[in-house]
Amino acid sequence: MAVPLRALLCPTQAPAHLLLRAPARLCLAGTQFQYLVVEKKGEKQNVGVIQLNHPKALNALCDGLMNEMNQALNDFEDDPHIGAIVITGSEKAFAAGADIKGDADQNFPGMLRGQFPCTLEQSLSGQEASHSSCEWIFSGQWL
Ligand SMILES: C[C@@H](CO)C(=O)SCCNC(=O)CCNC(=O)[C@H](O)C(C)(C)COP(=O)(O)OP(=O)(O)OC[C@H]1O[C@@H](n2cnc3c(N)ncnc32)[C@H](O)[C@@H]1OP(=O)(O)O
Repeated sequence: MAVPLRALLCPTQAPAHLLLRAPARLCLAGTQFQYLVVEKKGEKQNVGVIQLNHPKALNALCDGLMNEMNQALNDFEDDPHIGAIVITGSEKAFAAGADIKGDADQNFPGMLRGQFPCTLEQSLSGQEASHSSCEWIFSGQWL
């Protein structure tokens, strides 16, 4: 099922659980993230779990988080052992949407017009037509 990422980023359109497909590549180990907790889980360590970790702002999608998300997704996609990627939030929130405090070069109307800073979207858009071997699972609830 191909779902535009913009739909995932819009609280009014995004369902709680969505699947996207992406091709597999190689995983870089030992990356430290400020806004994410990234782990491999499962009996076969073949599930990549990305937990949003920006608690002070209810996991708002600031530039730093989005850049790290892009990196983590690319790392998992590059890992031939990863068969699924789960993106999840925290107990209180999946994400409070765009960072309306932190993104100095963004404003709310601009975001709504589709200018959301999204390297992740660029990453996904080139992959929708690719052969897929990896499931993307978004888990959580928008506020
Ligand atoms: C790109 C487009 C797609 O369509 C968008 O994403 S638009 C959506 C943008 N998001 C929002 O407008 C949500 C704004 N946040 C809220 O309305 C509320 O915070 C809430 C989600 C309803 C939760 O309310 P609650 O009372 O439970 O929590 P607080 O309001 O006290 O928030 C705690 C803490 O987080 C900061 N924060 C919340 N949301 C954001 C955000 N989107 N960006 C940056 N920071 C956010 C909030 O300011 C508080 O921080 P503090 O003042 O304590 O330093």
